[in-house]
Amino acid sequence: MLAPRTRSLVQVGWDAPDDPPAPPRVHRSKDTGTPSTARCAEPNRRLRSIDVLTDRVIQARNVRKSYGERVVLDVDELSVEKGEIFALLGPNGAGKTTFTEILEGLRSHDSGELSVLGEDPRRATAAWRTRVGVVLQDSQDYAQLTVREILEHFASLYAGARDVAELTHAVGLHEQRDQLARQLSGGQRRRLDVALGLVGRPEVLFLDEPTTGFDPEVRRQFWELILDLRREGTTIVLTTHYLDEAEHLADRVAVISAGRIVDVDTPQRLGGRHLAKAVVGWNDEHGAHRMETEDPTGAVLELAGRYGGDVPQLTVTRPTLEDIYLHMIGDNA
Ligand SMILES: Nc1ncnc2c1ncn2[C@@H]1O[C@H](COP(=O)(O)OP(=O)(O)OP(=O)(O)O)[C@@H](O)[C@H]1O
Repeated sequence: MLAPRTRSLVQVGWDAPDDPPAPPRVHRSKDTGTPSTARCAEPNRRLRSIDVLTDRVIQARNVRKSYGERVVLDVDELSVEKGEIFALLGPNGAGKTTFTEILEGLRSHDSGELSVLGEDPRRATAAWRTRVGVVLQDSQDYAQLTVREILEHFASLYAGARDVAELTHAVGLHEQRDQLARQLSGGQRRRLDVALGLVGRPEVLFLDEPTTGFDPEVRRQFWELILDLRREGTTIVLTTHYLDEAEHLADRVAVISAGRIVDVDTPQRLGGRHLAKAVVGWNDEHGAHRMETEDPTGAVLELAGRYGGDVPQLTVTRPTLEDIYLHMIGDNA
């Protein structure tokens, strides 16, 4: 089996932790005295002091990070509520990874106030780490182990870990459970990464571009899994370059550009999207027509009257999240 301090631990959150998570308690059946596979969730529960104090899972104020003279992150104010799916969008080099790795305790900020599950990630304890799940951008190398062996190993490090069979079903890897990890396809390895992020039943889960390499069907399946996790109360911070993913999953979206948060809102309201005019388009013998309007219904009724019924090749569109996003990041795109 894997040694508990391998590089792979980064996958579930931590690079060479001082104290790996406590091993699970083994219950003995009253009837037979044999160990049962049920895991005790209670030790994790005991650690949740912040839950009773606040529903804010993440709070950041004036969080700054510089490399040399260059400020790469400068977040004035940001909070994420318990059970929220919060998406971070931004162009390459905007500071998304820097920010999420600060939240995960993998990098430290230079100044400002930051609390994740009630603790400053710079001073994260082993107990805090068991409450946080991390899926990094790059897949890890799992050597000569099968999917099930890897998951069982990491499950054994957590009190209250998820059942491995349930997990392989949930991420669509059940058929591959006895396959060596190195024989998985790119998309399947990514699903294994996600399973490893979930195995410890984290209260907050960080997903960095989780669906890269997924085919459309698996992506949809993965979205359902994420929505199920939210229903269970898991808080999810999702970094993605897929605007449709953010639109489908996120309760709120933050756009980050050149290290600063440009806007935070629901996907429907981001950047004043809900106030943007609709575009009514149609084609007739004179060519293509386009009309911007705040009242598309009225415009369509008026056109229907003008054409005496069907408006030829009628379309009504509003700006997509992508339109708004590209407009917001402007020259930083
Ligand atoms: N260790 C480092 N030393 C110096 N500069 C760094 C370091 N890590 C990140 N940066 C710089 O900080 C800025 C933000 O990088 P970051 O990786 O957070 O961006 P990102 O939004 O995650 O980009 P991508 O979408 O490409 O993953 C970039 O300009 C990058 O060059």
